[in-house]
Amino acid sequence: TYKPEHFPPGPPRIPLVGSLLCMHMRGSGSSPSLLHSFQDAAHAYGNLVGFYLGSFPALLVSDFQALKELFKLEELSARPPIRPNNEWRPGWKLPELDGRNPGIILCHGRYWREQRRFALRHLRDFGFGKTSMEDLLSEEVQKLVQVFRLHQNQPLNLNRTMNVSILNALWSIVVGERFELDDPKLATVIHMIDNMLKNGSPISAVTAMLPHWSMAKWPILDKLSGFYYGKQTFDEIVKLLSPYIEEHKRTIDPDNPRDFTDVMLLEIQNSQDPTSSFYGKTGENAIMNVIIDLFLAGQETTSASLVWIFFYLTHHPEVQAHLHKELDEVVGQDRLPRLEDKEKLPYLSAVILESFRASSVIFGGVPHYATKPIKLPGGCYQIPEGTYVFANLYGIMHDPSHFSEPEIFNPERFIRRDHSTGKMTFQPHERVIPFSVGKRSCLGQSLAEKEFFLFFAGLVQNFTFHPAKDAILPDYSIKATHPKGPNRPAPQYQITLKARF
Ligand code: HEM
Repeated sequence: TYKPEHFPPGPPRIPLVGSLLCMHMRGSGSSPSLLHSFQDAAHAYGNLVGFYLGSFPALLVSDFQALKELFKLEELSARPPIRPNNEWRPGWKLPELDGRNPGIILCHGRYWREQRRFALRHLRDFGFGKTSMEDLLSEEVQKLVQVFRLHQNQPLNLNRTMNVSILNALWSIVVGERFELDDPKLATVIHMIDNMLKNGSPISAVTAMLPHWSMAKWPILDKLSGFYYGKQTFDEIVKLLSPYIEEHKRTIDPDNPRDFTDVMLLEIQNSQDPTSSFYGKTGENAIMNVIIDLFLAGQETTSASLVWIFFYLTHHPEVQAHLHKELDEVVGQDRLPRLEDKEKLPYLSAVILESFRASSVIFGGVPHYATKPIKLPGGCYQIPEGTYVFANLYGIMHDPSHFSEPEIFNPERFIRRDHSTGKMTFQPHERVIPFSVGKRSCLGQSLAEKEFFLFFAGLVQNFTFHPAKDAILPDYSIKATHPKGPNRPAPQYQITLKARF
């Protein structure tokens, strides 16, 4: 029950178990979920909540300014040690990793900085060699429009279709291959990623409760902690990806990189600095881990966000009508929307931002980790070295003092109208932070926003979305979702769509 001096207020700490149980019991949802527990704890204890994740101190930050201040600190840019789950990863024993996780999402220190900078640059450049990423993505949108046309007026589970299409887009950017949308290999990869996110959360509450992390590998405990499932899925992913990387090595043309794998292989070939994470064996090993991270971080997040936006549209036919009018005026019906159209589509931009805000898909961010004791903003509280820090992104984006009626989906909150000319402008809001803030904010943000725009604008230009006949649309408030993992998927719903032309 001991808590360090000046630790922020929060739920009681039970030895070994920590505070999560108390938070779940207080949580307002009918089944335990971290989303509800976080909102309830913020409501009960304030913007800085100190709690215990098993035996580890943890902090929940629900204040935007405090989060901005904290996440720009070097000493809060690390990730928690995730032993033994780092053992899923190929090359986890490399001495320079010192027990940390290779890749990007869960790594820190120099290795992380180098790999992050590289991936950020190449995903932001938005093209490899002669192919623009916009063209790659638009081709995928075109295919999806064709598939949807075949399914008109039939009940459709958007979740599956969207998953497949977004994975295909990411796969072609990273590995340079396209699948037909009904290729069973695509379904297998999606199943693996889904399995990984559901069963193999690398930060396992059960592991955090064990007296020693290595016990999470013991028979029976390995299933409870998720170690078993995570390891199994990782092995399968590595087996699937290895031939692609080998094939790239055999066929690479240094003057014409085809995809992310090629640019990374070239960086590894050209690396002369033995201390670099791109050098030799370390580089060879990094490529597999980085590619896996791009899939884990970029697939489910983007497709779940798209499933949410169509869910909101199905609830709000008046928003669809407004979007159709704007798209018909600016883009017409003879071509798909392009990125350059975006600034002439203020209403569509507002709908996208409102959907990111309302859905808050990564509701608690990805935990950061304090490498030193840190005095918290306001000066009253302090967290010890080794504290896990969670950003309450849902809470910040639903703060009623900045977003009136935050539970209601209302794109008008980001629109300003000039009453004399009737002209509409899009007014973004600094507190809409689905990609988090600071040194570790989402490195795929630029790609995700462009991809999201192209998919959403292309589909909504072509179709109207309705609840499936006789189906009752679930509510979209926080009460309707009880996410089991770190992502907040939309409630299950079935729609029908009709082509507009
Ligand atoms: C709508 C889609 C997406 C959302 C809402 C989202 C959100 C986030 C959030 C909240 C974080 C944690 C930031 C933090 O620790 O403070 C994150 C990290 C990350 N995201 Fe995204 N993301 C999306 C799409 C993507 C895509 C498409 C990619 C790449 C293909 C990507 C790659 C990453 C990576 C590699 C990290 C870890 C960054 C680091 O640890 O330095 N994300 N994302």
